[in-house]
Amino acid sequence: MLRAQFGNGAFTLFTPGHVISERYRVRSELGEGSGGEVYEVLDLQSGAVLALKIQQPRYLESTNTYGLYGEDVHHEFALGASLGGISGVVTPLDFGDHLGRTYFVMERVDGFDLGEFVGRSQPVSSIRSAAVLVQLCTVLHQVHSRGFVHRDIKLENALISRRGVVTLIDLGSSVPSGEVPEMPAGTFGYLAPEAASHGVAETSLDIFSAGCLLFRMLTMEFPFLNETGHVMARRPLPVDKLVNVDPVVQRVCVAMLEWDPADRPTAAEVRDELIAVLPNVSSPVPPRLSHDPVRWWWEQLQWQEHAPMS
Ligand SMILES: Nc1ncnc2c1ncn2[C@@H]1O[C@H](COP(=O)(O)OP(=O)(O)OP(=O)(O)O)[C@@H](O)[C@H]1O
Repeated sequence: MLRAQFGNGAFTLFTPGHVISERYRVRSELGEGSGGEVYEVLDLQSGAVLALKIQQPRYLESTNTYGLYGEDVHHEFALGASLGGISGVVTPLDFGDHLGRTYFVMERVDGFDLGEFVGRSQPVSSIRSAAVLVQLCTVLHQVHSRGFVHRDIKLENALISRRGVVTLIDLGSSVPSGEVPEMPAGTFGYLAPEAASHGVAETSLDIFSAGCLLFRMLTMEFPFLNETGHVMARRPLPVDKLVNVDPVVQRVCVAMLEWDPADRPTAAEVRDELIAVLPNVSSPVPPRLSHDPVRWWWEQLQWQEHAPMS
């Protein structure tokens, strides 16, 4: 298999200039995860700059696992296409095979993932965290309303543009809600306790994971992660870490992290509670925010762009 090396030292499939399927010219690597490598590409037909996610080679790969990973990429493309039209979910555009690897092409989101965003802000203020969660839960509400559970909500699976607009990516683990998935999914630190029993996938799984994401933004820590990386047993939420957090944001975060899935709010409820925390964009930014980078962001962010929930 073709292997090449980028300037950052990581081994990746392609270097800039490589042309995929005689159509997509690689410009740079955007990121990689367990499922695939993502490149910024130039579409030689349309001239558009897009993102291309391609199945990653793996150690100890067999014909069987090779086929399965290819199916994952196809599943992500198909699901993304069926969720098309949801603002805040990345739109897949094309699907194909190159050098025996399955890939799909999608819109390229300008910005960086929330992991990087949190790394820069350390930790994120209540208002900025609420602004991110309002958008994420607006998208999640629509994904849930269409009958799907994302199953891998985490900082790295949400991109934020320089204007503060949040986009949800990596639909590869999503399954219809109410079904028992064939494969477990999720990321340690964000997994709901009931995920360990591999039962029916419910939308409340995503709420718990989004609660972990919010807790991480606010505190830089995972709420329940133990030393081995597993959520092993019920234990109290370390609420003392949230003392400096806005009381509404704190209450919502605690509710999202309820151990019993039935006690967690829906995505629409989270969104509606947190939107009250945000300054009214039609009024001037309060002077106390003048040195907060959120002001710069806020002035450019049009909340009106986000359709109200039904
Ligand atoms: N449409 C896009 N536009 C810009 N960057 C993207 C896009 N899609 C993915 N990326 C970048 O590539 C990284 C990896 O993408 P993604 O999470 O889809 O891969 P993955 O292999 O499925 O990851 P995981 O380990 O979560 O399974 C993202 O964190 C993001 O930085």
